[in-house]
Amino acid sequence: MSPNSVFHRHKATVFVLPIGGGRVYHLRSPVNDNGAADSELADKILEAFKNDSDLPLSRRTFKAHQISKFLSQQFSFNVGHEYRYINNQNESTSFENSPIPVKIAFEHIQTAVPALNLNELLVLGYLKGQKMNFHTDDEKGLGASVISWSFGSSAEMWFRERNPQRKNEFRNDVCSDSNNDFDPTMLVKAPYFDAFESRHVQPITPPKSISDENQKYNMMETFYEDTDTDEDFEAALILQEMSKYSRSFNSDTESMEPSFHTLPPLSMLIQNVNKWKEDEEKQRHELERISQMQKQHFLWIKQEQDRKVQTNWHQPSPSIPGLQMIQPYNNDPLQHIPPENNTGCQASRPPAWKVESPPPARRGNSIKIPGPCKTAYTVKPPTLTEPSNLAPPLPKKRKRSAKLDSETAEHKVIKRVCLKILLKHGDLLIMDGRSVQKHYEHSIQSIEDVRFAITARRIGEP
Ligand SMILES: O=C(O)CCC(=O)C(=O)O
Repeated sequence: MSPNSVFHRHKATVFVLPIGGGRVYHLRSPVNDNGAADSELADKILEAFKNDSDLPLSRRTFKAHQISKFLSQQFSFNVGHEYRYINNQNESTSFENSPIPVKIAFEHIQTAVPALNLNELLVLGYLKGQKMNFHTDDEKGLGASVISWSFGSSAEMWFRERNPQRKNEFRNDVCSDSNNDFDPTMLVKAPYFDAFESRHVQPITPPKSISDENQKYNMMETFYEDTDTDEDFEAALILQEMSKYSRSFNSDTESMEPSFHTLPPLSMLIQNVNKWKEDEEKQRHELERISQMQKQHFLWIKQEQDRKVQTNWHQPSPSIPGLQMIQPYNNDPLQHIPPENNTGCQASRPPAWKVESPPPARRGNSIKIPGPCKTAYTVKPPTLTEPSNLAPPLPKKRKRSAKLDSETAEHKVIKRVCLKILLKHGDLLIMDGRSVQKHYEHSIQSIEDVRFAITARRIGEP
């Protein structure tokens, strides 16, 4: 790295990850004598990002969510080689046509690590609190190193093991981690670094004294914000709903307009932040209201489920308004079952119900109730007290797998959480080694205000 590089005065910490030996380099932006960031170029790029209204930063649909059109929280656009993360949009700007701040940033990253032959940039924008969930950059043909340069708000970056169930499988798999073209050890040991630290990452473990279940769970929540628990799934659904209700800013009429797939580019949001916040606030209230209604609805299903299991089908007495029996069991439907097949479970078999007015057309409007004889029957809920044409239905909740339930919170925490890094304006992060992607996944969240990042990769043959 040339001493003229903007990174040459950065302090560096290298984290050696326990599995696979991959490394994460954190090159911190220099600070001046007053402790303030001394990052002239990063400041300029940040300003340019904030003010450039032509930046095509917008929320994209994930490849994996083509049907639901689930939008990513963060804003992005791609430059150079296509990248799977957003290549379903068939969008990638050429380097020649990329916005000036992006060109400048790329030039500097290239100069710092020319051997990497980077050919792809993902430019990202995050509003306060927005995050990229746990994922790996496991693009086919991805080079050994991924670089990310941060601008604006600080962000927390987390690394955790990819799959605890397959941990042992990976243990003996010592993958070749070295990138022949790039020796990051040289990079961080280079004399222009003010300081160099190296750490072997230890998994974060909860204190041994935790006995209280709730405390354990709180802890798990903190570490596992993105796991597939029901709560997280619900949060994801709410976000999905929000995407549907979000509006985009129409620059011709200067007003926010409802939109489903597109959201305003980040630059417009920044410039019209008050209007947007007001609008989001209204949407949030609306969503809360919808969510309350849906909770009532689920509660009803649950109550009905409990009631059915307890009710003797011989004396059905619908206590829920709106329900009536459609098949009164004047005759015991099981009476013709040969005695050897009649296990005696019929006493708890419920009758079928129907709703006075048809339920709204929504997914999940019926529920299978397992009876004591492992028979499942369908119970329909009543119509919602308020017609919910405002919100599309929530899909059925995903079930927590039995496997996960059987693990203790402690077990999970110890196994999966590994490393947390605070990235500040001007910092550079390098994930070096394919094993970083193979064994770990990472997540990032902007914690203060608007944050931009430029991530750079080599995709395809060098
Ligand atoms: O925002 C960042 O700094 C990192 C983004 C990231 O994780 C990625 O592009 O894979």
